Amino acid sequence: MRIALIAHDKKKPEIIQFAIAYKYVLKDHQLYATGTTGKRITEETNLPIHRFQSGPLGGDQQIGAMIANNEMDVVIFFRDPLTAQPHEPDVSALMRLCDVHLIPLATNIAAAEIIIRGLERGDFEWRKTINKQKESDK
Ligand SMILES: O=C(CO)COP(=O)(O)O
Repeated sequence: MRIALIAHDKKKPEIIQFAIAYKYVLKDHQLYATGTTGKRITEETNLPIHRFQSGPLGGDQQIGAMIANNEMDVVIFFRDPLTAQPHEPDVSALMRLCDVHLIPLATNIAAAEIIIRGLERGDFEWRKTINKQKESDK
């Protein structure tokens, strides 16, 4: 599965803890992240991560483009609901695209744990069927 990892600044310690705790699951997947989140997670875990721009510079939109192209299977996005973000429209657009394309989206650690355990059990195999279907429709 292709997984996007994103966290706003105040949530970065949480996503790092999450990545350390679930490294044993994440290592078997293709990982993508916005700039600073990806850098911090790689530094702490050594997981290989494809890094996009930092969020405020367009990283959320780059991940959104992957979703629109059916190139992303899961989004884990630890949002900070208590701090205004200069790129709030990009954040909303990314979450909207997850809903448009039925991409599982966790916006906090409680939901992310459910998703990651589902990944571990193979609950997301339905994504592979959809991906195959979409490829053959092209
Ligand atoms: O702002 C972000 C998501 O909206 C995250 O960007 P960084 O990972 O570059 O901090």
